Amino acid sequence: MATAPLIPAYDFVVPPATGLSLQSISHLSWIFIAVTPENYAQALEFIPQTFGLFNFLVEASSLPSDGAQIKELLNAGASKVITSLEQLKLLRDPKFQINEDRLILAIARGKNTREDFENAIRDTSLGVFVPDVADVAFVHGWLEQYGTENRPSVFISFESTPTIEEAFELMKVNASLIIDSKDLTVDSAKEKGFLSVGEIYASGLKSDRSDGLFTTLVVDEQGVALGLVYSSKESIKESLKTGSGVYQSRKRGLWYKGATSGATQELVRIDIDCDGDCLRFTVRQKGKGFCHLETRTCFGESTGLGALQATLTSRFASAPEGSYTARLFKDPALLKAKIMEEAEELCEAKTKDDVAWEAADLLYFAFTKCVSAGVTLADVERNLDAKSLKVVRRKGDAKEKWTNGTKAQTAAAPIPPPDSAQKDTNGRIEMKRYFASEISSGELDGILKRPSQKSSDTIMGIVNPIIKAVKEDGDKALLGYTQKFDRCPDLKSTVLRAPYAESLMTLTPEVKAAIDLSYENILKFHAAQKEAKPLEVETMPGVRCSRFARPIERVGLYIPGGTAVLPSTALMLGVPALVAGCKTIVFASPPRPDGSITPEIVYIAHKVGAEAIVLAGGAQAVAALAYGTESVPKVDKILGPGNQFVTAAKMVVSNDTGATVSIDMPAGPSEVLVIADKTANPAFVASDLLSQAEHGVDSQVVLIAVDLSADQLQAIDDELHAQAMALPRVDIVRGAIDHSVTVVVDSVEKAFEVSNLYAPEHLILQIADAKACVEKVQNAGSVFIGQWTPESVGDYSAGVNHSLPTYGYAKQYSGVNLATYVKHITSSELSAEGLRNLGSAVMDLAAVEGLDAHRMAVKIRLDHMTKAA
Ligand SMILES: NC(=O)c1ccc[n+]([C@@H]2O[C@H](COP(=O)([O-])OP(=O)(O)OC[C@H]3O[C@@H](n4cnc5c(N)ncnc54)[C@H](O)[C@@H]3O)[C@@H](O)[C@H]2O)c1
Ligand SMILES: N[C@H](CO)Cc1c[nH]c[nH+]1
Ligand SMILES: [Zn+2]
Repeated sequence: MATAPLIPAYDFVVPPATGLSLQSISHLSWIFIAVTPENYAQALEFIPQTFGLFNFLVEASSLPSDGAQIKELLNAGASKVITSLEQLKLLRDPKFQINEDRLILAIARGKNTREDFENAIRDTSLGVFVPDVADVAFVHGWLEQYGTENRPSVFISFESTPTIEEAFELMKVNASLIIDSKDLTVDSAKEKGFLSVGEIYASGLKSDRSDGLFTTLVVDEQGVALGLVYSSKESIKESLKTGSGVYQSRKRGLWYKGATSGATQELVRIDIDCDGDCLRFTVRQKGKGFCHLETRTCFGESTGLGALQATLTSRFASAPEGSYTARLFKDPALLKAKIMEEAEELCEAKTKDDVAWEAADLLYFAFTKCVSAGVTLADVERNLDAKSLKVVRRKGDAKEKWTNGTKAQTAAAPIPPPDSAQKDTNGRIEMKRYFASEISSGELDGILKRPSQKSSDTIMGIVNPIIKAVKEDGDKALLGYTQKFDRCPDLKSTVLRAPYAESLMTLTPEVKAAIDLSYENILKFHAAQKEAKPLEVETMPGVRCSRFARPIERVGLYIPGGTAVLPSTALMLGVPALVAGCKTIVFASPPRPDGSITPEIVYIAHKVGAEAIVLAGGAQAVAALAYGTESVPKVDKILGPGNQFVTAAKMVVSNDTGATVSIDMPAGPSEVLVIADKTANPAFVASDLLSQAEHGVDSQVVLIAVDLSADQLQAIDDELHAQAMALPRVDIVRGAIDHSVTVVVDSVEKAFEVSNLYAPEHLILQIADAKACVEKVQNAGSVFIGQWTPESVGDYSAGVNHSLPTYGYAKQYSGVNLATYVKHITSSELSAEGLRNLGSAVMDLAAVEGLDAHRMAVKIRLDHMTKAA
């Protein structure tokens, strides 16, 4: 796989505010990411999420040397991984089955000798990575022995921005230059401190033509040649800048393809050939086609699978009523039957002609399915590419139902649980399915495990220094972290104080009305939780005990704002604080990149009387609320959900006696468990599952299917996929569904047993007589009863609170409610008679404990009474 002359280094944890966008980087084919033990988990999410956009060059030399994490990175889709010499030695063990050309050796001069490196590289396809430009000469010297033909590929990383001249000089060693994406623009080479991508890219190419142009092959996403053109430094720059096909006409200069004909091209990526003298532009061709003769390619109309996809896509948009294809699109059962039928016929075909015939039929129906699900040929190919990068292959055995000699099962027959190692990843969004009757309770525990979180060591390693810095440096540290993590470099202030300007809470009438209505319902439900009067009990004559509530005076309410801004959480936390009578209410929420806070949150802060909004998120916001800063008021209790950093920080500060602050509960990634029986509407079930899956890739959803047939299970799966594909957050949903499961059980009793074991944050009952079944609920944050109660009503407007315990903590925690904002104080009041009745018991127990002052406090009074009598 040829690499590019220029590879942008990209910070996937805190994307840089300046320089190349992710989209522009994708045009260059390659991206460099540095993975460390701290960001490893995020890298494992980032790579699959953006797979297909890039080839990943992953620097992993600081990961543990046992090789396990490097293998996971390769499995996730990393094209090449940079390792230390120690890691490399281990990874060469055949048990890892890793191709040498996917590994690159990091040169660390001073740590290993030149002989070590030479021995490691000798006669292999290993590349070398030079992390320090100062070492280029050293490496160049010993690489010379390989001659130019067999020399390993060299990757040079720049700590600081090189000048264009320096970069050109290094190109002479034919290296790929790795340059921080924030130092690159597609625009001007003159801009101070910034380098132009086109300049550098083109200087890494050689032209074999006398006019200095580069021969350029233009292809579609399937690699079908559309035509041949020429590129220059200038046209490459323009193409990257505009994200479209721009070439160099030998007669007319710069040629913006389609500028006059309308047949424009969206640039997908630019690749370079093996010896660096020819380019390949992959584009999405618009309009009639590439050729001036109005055909799709300069070699005529395209054929094969690309043409089939084009035809099916246009039929899907407007198939003639009554046509066979239209019927197929409308009737999933017919399409499924045809796919099964053609697969069987292909298996039975004997002659070459028959095999070709049946395979073509199967592909036709398979693509009909793809097109109806919005899946393109490029998606399928991307999937194949991802699978080809896996180091660990599937065992390859077929499922039992296909190996016992029987024909395809009928729809009504039970479906065996899919083996997770064989899960279908062909673009379909589908939960894994298990049958409770076929697994042990130990296996069930494993299946219902929440997606793994980052190890607490990793999180604490990030969170503790943040807390310490905010505790010690106050606003300065708070501001610094917000600028860094929330990408608002120009933020000047840490707090927004009441009264809030009208201009900061301008809302549409609809949104304002929705907030007002939800506010009223939440207020009503939480006000009803108020204790009417103190509890008073006379435990024995003359001994009166009472308990009364007082609001916690100062509360800090955290409103998440990472993957989605959640004004509804501001309502859920703010309204009960108001009802409870907390004197000081402080909101905290990550600001938007321009430093502002979502107007809905400001409006809610105004409605509940919050005196300030801290413009910060994550551990730094929690620390500021716990200890206070020059501008942030210290609070007595911190409430609110958040990601792992927020939750960990809440735990840390609540354990610090120096902070004297308490917290509500561990409320992490949203989750839902739906119990559905034959009466449930598959579309409703799927919609409820998706409503929580869209929160984040770390969310999990569980379906407990009570005695559903294969058809009913299929109907839910089909709905889930179809509804998911139409969601804007489909990528997040895909991540969440990847670790979500259906468990099929025989009875409602078993369903509740599983649900109580899981202790879900939200429990939805879509079963006959749902209300009567509520008594079976032992562990859950909040229950949603019957088919007309989607979970989202609780998230926003019904009146119940949505800040709830996750991760199984519903076994011991309640969700936020009025009691979360109050503390109870008890009092005792004894009459003389009361003390006479109680005194001897107190004195006897004090004597047992050897605490004489306790005993005397009673005795002195009783003696006094005796004397006075
Ligand atoms: N259980 C509930 O009741 C409930 C209710 C609402 C939301 N939620 C959950 O709350 C969570 C909200 O998470 P979110 O991430 O969207 O928002 P968030 O506000 O909790 O986190 C964003 C903050 O995380 C910090 N951060 C991000 N990456 C970091 C890094 N690498 N190092 C240090 N700090 C970093 C930043 O400071 C950023 O401001 C979701 O999981 C959602 O499901 C739960
Ligand atoms: N379902 C989340 C609680 O787990 C809360 C929420 C806010 N907005 C939408 N949903
Ligand atoms: Zn929600």
